Amino acid sequence: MSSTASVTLRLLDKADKEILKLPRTVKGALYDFQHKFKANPNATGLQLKQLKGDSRLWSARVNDEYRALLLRLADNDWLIVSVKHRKEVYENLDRLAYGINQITGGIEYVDLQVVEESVLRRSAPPQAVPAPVPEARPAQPEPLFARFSDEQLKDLGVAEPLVPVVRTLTTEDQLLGLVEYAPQLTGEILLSLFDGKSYEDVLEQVTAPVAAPEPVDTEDFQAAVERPATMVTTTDDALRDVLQEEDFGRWKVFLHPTQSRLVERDYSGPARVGGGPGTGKTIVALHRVKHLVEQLPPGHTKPVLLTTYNKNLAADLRARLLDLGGEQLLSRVDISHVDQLALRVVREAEPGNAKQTIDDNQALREWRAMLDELGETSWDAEFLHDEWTQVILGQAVASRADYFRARRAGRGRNITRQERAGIWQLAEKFTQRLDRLGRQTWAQVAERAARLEMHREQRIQAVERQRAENGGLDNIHLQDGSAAWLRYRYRHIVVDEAQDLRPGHWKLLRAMAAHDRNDIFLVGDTHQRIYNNQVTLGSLGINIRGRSAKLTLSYRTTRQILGSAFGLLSGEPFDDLDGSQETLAGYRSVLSGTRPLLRGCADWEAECEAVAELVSGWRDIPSEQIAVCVPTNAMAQQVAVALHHAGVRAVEIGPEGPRGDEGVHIGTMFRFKGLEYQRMIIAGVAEGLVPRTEVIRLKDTDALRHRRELQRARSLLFVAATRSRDTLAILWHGTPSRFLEPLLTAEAHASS
Ligand SMILES: Nc1ncnc2c1ncn2[C@@H]1O[C@H](COP(=O)(O)OP(=O)(O)OP(=O)(O)O)[C@@H](O)[C@H]1O
Repeated sequence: MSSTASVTLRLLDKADKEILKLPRTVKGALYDFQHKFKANPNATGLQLKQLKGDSRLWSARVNDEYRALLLRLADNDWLIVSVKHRKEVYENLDRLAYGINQITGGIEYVDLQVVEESVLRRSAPPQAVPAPVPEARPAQPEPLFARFSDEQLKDLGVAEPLVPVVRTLTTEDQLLGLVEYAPQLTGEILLSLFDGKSYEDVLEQVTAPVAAPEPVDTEDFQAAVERPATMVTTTDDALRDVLQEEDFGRWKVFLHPTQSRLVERDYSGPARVGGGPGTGKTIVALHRVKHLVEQLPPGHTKPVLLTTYNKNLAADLRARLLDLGGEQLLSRVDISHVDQLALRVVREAEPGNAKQTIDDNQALREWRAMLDELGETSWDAEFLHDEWTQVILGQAVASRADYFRARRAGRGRNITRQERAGIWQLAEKFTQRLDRLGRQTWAQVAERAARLEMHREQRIQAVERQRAENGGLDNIHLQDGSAAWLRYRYRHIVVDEAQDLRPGHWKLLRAMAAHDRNDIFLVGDTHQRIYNNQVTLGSLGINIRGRSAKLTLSYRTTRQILGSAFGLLSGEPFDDLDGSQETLAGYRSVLSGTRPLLRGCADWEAECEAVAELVSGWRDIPSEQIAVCVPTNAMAQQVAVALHHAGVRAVEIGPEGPRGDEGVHIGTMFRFKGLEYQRMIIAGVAEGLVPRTEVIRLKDTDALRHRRELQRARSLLFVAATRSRDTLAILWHGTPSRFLEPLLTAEAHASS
């Protein structure tokens, strides 16, 4: 082994957890160790030696007390699998099991002794057993996985050395003990089986997405380390992060095999990643941006666009991308929320446009004022605003005649030709009114920007055609000289929270990048759609057919919270952004906690007191890790007062994020999109509030709109319920929301 050849040193997933628990001085020593090791593994101070009887496992000295255990993958390629006290390294070597998983082809390592101790720690202490009655056999608890054969477990991908331990498990606690130290996939499989999934479902939903596409050679460690199924740090920087930062952000370093496949894939066109809340869609979007930037030729431009629904989310993306790749990565990426992007395009084309842009609530107020002035009562403001935004603006309907022909799919009640004429007239009046007031809506901006950008694209394409006809030469006579300098604005576009973008946004984005490989990558979850922007991407020129995938493992919420959130959706159908259906099949978590608390109160005042009491009992965590979510702004203020009386600091979340640094976050459900808390209370989950009375009333007047608005209210509650990491409490007064019915039934069932 030459000391000058470059040495690769990596860290295996889960070894980081062990390292985080080490005393600070040992972590420091490990940091020095990795430098020395990479400079020369054979330096005498490192005492590198092969463990007896084993060809690949080696130990090296970190400091007087601690040793690193390393797998030698190739001559100069080493993988840290564990860091242990020296006394624990050399005895009973059979317990150190490593190998290549025969299903995924990923490298796995387990210390069987650590796993067994963790399982035993969670066993109930022995009970004082009465003297056995002769002949009667003591009742043996049924092993948890008795209904599955060893072969089945291995076929699913359970790490082979762990199968005998799996056989001994009889309680959920023991299972959780094993999951803590088992390889990731083993934990996912066992918990899915334990939660009641069939062998076939686990095979399809958990195993198949991470199975190696080719036959696995279980001796070829170099091939194995390159597979996504081997979760390792890949760069020196990542290893340094793990060693230096207390809370190093595993998301930056250890991607799930399903995540890394999506990040690195070469797509022949637009691609979409779906998946339930907390499955790491945003994380995948961020890593995808980094991956795309790494493939770019050197330069100083920003050919990658990262965009999302609103300003807060865009600010959050910027902070996380900086964390992931530093200023160098940021310097190649334009991060902008999609409305800002649209406004930029409009302002660029119309520098004199000084209109004030208003949101949907302001627009609704304007509609109401206009209808009042006109004494018009045939239509309500919400209906007209939706019709104008979605049908007239959404389909770029330019004339009354076009509107007579326009498709109104998904818009609810049928309207006659005469009614269309009336609506058209009102829409025209409304547009003129906004013009007069010097205002425009965001939907108008998006449509205008889309049209401008599509026009720009046509000019670019015309130049490209001419260039092609001219044999690729540039010195051509162009009809429009300025167009020769036009380029597509971006080479790659990455979109987060895709479910909430409007048709105008999609047309705008489509026109901003050439139809090419890896042009558009979007992530989103239609179960979390909280604005009324349903689209079919194919009809907007974004063809994702055959390039659509799904993430299913939640990294955020516990199995218990996830189960309740599932209950809230109660089998309702959701779309996949492209005219077909999307399900949450396979959505799961390996985190465990307590069951969500469901509590009815006598009235709103009692509910506020209950909120204050719960929050007061949570002084063990920083208050910013706690949130209270309610249906209306007025309720948010009342909760703030109740918390204040209880001596708890609180801040309300406004459109720009939390107003202030310290305190429990309080806000309406809309504000919680994309956020994450340790503990969360959702209060006011009662009929009439969730869903609102106005929505319930629509049942008799407009059945389709009623259904759509119900879906939206349900999604809003679903988003709120899935923001919490460990603890969730749902409160109400009066009649509990209809959406809680499945949860209340399950609870009654569990306690009977
Ligand atoms: N591979 C990973 N390793 C560790 N943590 C991860 C990983 N992937 C995601 N996470 C964490 O899981 C949480 C949820 O991730 P993220 O916000 O990307 O999910 P999401 O699918 O976009 O959620 P939502 O749809 O609810 O907005 C974050 O705290 C993130 O850091």
